[in-house]
Amino acid sequence: MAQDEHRPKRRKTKAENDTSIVKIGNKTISLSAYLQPQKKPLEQPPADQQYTTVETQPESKIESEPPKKSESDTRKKNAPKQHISSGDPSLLKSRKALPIWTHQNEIKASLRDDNDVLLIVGETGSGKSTQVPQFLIDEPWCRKKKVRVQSDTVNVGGMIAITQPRRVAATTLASRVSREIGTPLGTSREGLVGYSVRFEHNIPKGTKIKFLTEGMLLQELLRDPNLRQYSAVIVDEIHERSVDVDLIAGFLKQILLGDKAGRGGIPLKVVIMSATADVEKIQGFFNPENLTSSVQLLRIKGRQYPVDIKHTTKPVSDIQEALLKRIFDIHMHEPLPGDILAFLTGQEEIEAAQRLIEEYSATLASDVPKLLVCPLYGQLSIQAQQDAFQPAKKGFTRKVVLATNIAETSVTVPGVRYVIDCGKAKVKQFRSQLGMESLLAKAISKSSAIQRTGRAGREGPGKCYRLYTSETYDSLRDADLPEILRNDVLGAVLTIKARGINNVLSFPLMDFPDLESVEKALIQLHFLGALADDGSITETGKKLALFPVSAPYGRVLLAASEPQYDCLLEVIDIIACITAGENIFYQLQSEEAREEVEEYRKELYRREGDILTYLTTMQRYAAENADRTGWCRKRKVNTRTMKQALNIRKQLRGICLKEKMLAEPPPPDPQPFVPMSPEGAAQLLRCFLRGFGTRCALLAPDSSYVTVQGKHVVAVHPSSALHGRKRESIMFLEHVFTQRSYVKKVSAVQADWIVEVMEGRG
Ligand SMILES: Nc1ncnc2c1ncn2[C@@H]1O[C@H](COP(=O)(O)OP(=O)(O)OP(=O)(O)O)[C@@H](O)[C@H]1O
Repeated sequence: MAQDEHRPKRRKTKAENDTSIVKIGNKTISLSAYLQPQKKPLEQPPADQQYTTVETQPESKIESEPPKKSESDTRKKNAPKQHISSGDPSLLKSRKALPIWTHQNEIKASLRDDNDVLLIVGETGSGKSTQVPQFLIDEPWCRKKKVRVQSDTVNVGGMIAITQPRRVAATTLASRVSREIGTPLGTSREGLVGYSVRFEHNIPKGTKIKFLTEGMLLQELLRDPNLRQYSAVIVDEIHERSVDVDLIAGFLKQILLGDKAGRGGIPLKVVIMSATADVEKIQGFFNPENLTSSVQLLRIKGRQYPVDIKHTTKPVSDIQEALLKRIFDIHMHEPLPGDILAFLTGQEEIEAAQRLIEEYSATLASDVPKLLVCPLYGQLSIQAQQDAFQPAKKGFTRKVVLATNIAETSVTVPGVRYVIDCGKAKVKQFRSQLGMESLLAKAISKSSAIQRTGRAGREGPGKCYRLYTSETYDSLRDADLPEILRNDVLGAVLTIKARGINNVLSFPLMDFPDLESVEKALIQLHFLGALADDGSITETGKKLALFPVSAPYGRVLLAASEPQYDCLLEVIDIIACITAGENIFYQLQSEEAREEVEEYRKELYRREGDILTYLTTMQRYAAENADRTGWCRKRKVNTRTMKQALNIRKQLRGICLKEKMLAEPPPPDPQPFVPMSPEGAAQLLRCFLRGFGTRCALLAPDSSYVTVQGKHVVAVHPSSALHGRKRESIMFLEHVFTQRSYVKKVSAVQADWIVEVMEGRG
């Protein structure tokens, strides 16, 4: 009984539902307005007194420079010819309704002749990401051509690359556009549309439009500095200003201003797109003489469907409570279909909200639709992320997607009519003096708020509930600080150096990071052996830049293939587990659950810490022949992460074979599990020090850990196998500041190993 009071498990009767105060977890919420059983629960709601409507449908009209025309003129003149015969007819109708549709001739004209750069600023949902590549693929300049480059005959062009800040956007857009164009992905080996994201590529034969993450295009740029396979590169969502997109802009500028000899004289067309771009900055950047007229600008107004934006009238003190109220208010009053997309700050907040929503929705009356909660954050595996994009399998169900800002730009979550924006996001900030990242929730920018709003109104009229006042919105800064000014620039400096640019300061960047961060990156790269004493890139550095993992992990892979360490397969297993997405171990909420699972997990834990624990888990998992899912369930190991880890393992093994770091293909699974000896474990940890020697801490007399570099006090994160244990010295793979300065993925090492590696004797 006592348990029932706090944690309602059974479905309540209608009479019980009459209560206006409910307890969800430790929250007490009044739902009096909508908890009464309703005769027609899904009728239109009464006007909500707490919110004010500030925006309705923006009309569809064009503002282009030059020259400006009236909407009707433009529509008539630009009305496209029926040239897409192969596209899916059922989707053609909705494509034609997009505001960008009537501008396709104008977009094409902007890139003909000597015009190579076009900037498109169009509202969210106007059709930029899905339509622009389709408009351009039939252009004469987009054909593949055979040309002479020095004494060789090479192919140049034929494809369009379109970059996305996040893999979820790249994969979902590729899937959508492939259906629109009539060659759906996954149905044939041939097709016009493909995608490439880290550790996952789907490029059918004949691909002409390739969606790819910014990181993937950078990798391609290192292999082919002239981007010969492309006729055009479309840089989408430039306003996000990730480090990678800033680098891409720099490389594209070099190609545009170069002599094109590497492309046999054929120009590369560049299209920059966003709903909220800093137009002057981009025009100024791509135009060396600051003659802004040479970068064509096209503004597209209007989105397909209207979105009502509603702010709270008073500041909200408890975001979680306000979020739950809003979700259940929508659920009880708004008709189906109409899914909800809520933006929260991070994984923890999403998991907490999911628990509360599921707990409470289980108590709803049977005539109220079911609620299906789908989390969506970066650490989830690709497969788990895709679930949020699938319609609910059962009927009479409303989907609630709880997302971080990974769903903020470019994506369309089918079915969503309502967006709830908490107004905050966790922002990564690198403190170069401390060599540490912080991840704290901060107020978003206006640009982010506009993007979040844009996720509604994509398939029908929508509503966006902002859990903050309009005054708060007015006080938000216009855009976020570019990532290059607040993040670790190690990868960026390595990429620039690997591209053969020795003087990093001469590389064209829209914003230049502070010199201290660059210096720190140079020192770190020197420690990794990526830079010689004179600062030039080494062979090791070139290899590190091409690995699909960060430079320290790449360095560990290279070291592991040296005879001195000889542990490459083990290192691949560990890196695969770490980069697969979510933590392989589920965090257990109750003491009871912990006790039950610890019994099974005992065989996985190693006293040396997390690295060896990852290895044991991967090896035991791969050795399991009968029922891997059941094996994971018992140990509360995340099956999806393990599956993804196996996929990454396969790819890393392939790369190492290609690079001749592995002499022969490893034996197939399942192999019998053989625990690593303590001597083998010591060698493995010393190998990791080659990448992470600068991330170590010593046990101080007062039992705290103090970092070797910088002398900062750090605590071992509760998720680590070494939490609460004392070791002489530790190596950590991550250092984050959340509530306090935490180190994660921790292993016990010996102090003299650290000295060895720092002195270059390791
Ligand atoms: N995966 C999808 N499923 C269903 N509809 C989609 C999908 N992707 C796009 N659409 C439809 O195409 C429209 C245009 O989307 P598109 O991504 O091209 O717009 P956009 O201008 O690039 O928007 P944003 O700036 O928000 O990325 C959407 O509003 C939606 O109606």
